Amino acid sequence: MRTAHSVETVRAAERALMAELPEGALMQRAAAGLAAACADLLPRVYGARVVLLVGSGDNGGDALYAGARLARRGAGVTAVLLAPERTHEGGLRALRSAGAQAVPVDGAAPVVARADLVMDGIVGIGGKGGLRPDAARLVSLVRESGALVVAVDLPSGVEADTGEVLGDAVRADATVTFGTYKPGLLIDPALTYAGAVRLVDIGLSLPPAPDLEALQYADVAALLPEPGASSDKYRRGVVGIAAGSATYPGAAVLAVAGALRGGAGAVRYVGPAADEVLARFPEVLVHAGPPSAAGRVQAWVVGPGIGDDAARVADVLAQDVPVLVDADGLRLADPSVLRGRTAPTVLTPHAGEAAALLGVSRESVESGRLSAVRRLAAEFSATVLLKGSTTLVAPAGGGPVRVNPTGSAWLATAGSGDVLSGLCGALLSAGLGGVDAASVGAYLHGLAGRRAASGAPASASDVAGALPAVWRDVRG
Ligand SMILES: NC(=O)C1=CN([C@@H]2O[C@H](COP(=O)(O)OP(=O)(O)OC[C@H]3O[C@@H](n4cnc5c(N)ncnc54)[C@H](OP(=O)(O)O)[C@@H]3O)[C@@H](O)[C@H]2O)[C@@H](O)CC1
Ligand SMILES: [K+]
Repeated sequence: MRTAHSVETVRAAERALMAELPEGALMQRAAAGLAAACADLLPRVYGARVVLLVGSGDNGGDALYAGARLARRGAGVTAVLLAPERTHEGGLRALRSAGAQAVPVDGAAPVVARADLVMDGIVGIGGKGGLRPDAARLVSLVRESGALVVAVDLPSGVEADTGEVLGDAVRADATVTFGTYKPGLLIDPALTYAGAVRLVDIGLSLPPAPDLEALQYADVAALLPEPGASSDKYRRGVVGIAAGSATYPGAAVLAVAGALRGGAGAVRYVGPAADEVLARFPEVLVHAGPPSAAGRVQAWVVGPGIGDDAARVADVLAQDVPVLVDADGLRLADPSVLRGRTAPTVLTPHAGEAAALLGVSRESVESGRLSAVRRLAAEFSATVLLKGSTTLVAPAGGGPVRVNPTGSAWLATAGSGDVLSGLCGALLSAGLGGVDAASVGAYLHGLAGRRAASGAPASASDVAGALPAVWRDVRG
């Protein structure tokens, strides 16, 4: 599991550790890791032209000490000081005694233009609001230069705790972060500014529950349901799909396609697209009448392509088994019924649907995805999967939010969400909890999207078709 902690948590851990260590020791650990990462990125350190962008805080201090280390290895290092009177004193002394020079911000243009590598030490976790004008001007100089950009702790201009980007921010090729990931390094839009992230261990002891976590291959493999020798179809889980309409039969077919690849023992379908479903998947059990009369089901998926059939949604929500609500179902579900359910509920909105549920603009959801997903989970007492290029999953009762690391732009294709809802529903029916079902589903779905596309457009059917291979890869 990859984990991220909030600024407040990092600060507390730093204070505790600093109390035990000699003055400056923590910054030396950070600077050593930073210098080593820069050295790895440069073809050679000796003779390389390195420019440090140095703000007035300790983030600038890290850059100065790391720059001093590179200067001692023969790099030509120049520090651009944003606030010469408030620059980290020890860092500046170390830089000068290593033979490097410092210039004020007015002198930045020619040195940045010739740089091989720019180290961004403008601000780290102490940054507040968008970058100030001087810093923003430096960022545009960096953008125009062809230099490699390494962000110190996080790219300046991104919000560490939320992943928001308020105005200009540094676009880094790599970010060297200290102690733990910061939430912004795992969430878009900030994530897209960070480049490849390298974590430097500085010895912090952090609380076991992070603010954010990302499943890795091995975590997913451990969570995948596996049939035992005594499993019959009921023990493996029966998933019910209440989806599709005369206008949108395809949504039903795609949700069923996802469900069949999700490890359930059987899939029941209820709705007007039974002929289309059976024509594609003869193994599905189809039922006329309301979902509640369909027989034993361990988890339901309701909503994809369901049109205005509020009665089908209400019937599903009244059943005391896990229910995943997607698409039209999110619009049709009665919020008080959602809140009153005792069995797990999973909601899977995209940003527009999330905005409608919260009564805010789509833009505010897009720019503050982490707070939006947490608010939805709290307001509807449900696990919420917020779709996007980094899909987020928030637990109903608060706690770490899971961020999906396998997203792919290829998944932004019609019907791909229907496949995801069926897949997550099947995982719920196989006994996974809401957060595990949603995050494992998103992980597999992302990998399947990449595999199906592998560089060319893929359809939602292709994504569903790639799921078995992805499942085998993860398990293998
Ligand atoms: N603590 C530790 O043990 C360790 C900490 N470490 C390092 O310290 C970093 C945190 O350092 P920090 O707390 O000094 O804050 P930092 O990120 O440098 O920024 C504050 C300065 O920036 C300024 N500023 C603020 N907003 C701004 C904006 N929008 N645009 C422009 N400027 C802005 C603000 O100015 P002011 O508001 O005071 O005028 C203030 O002077 C952390 O990320 C890690 O790199 C590592 O060495 C490991 C050990
Ligand atoms: K920075």
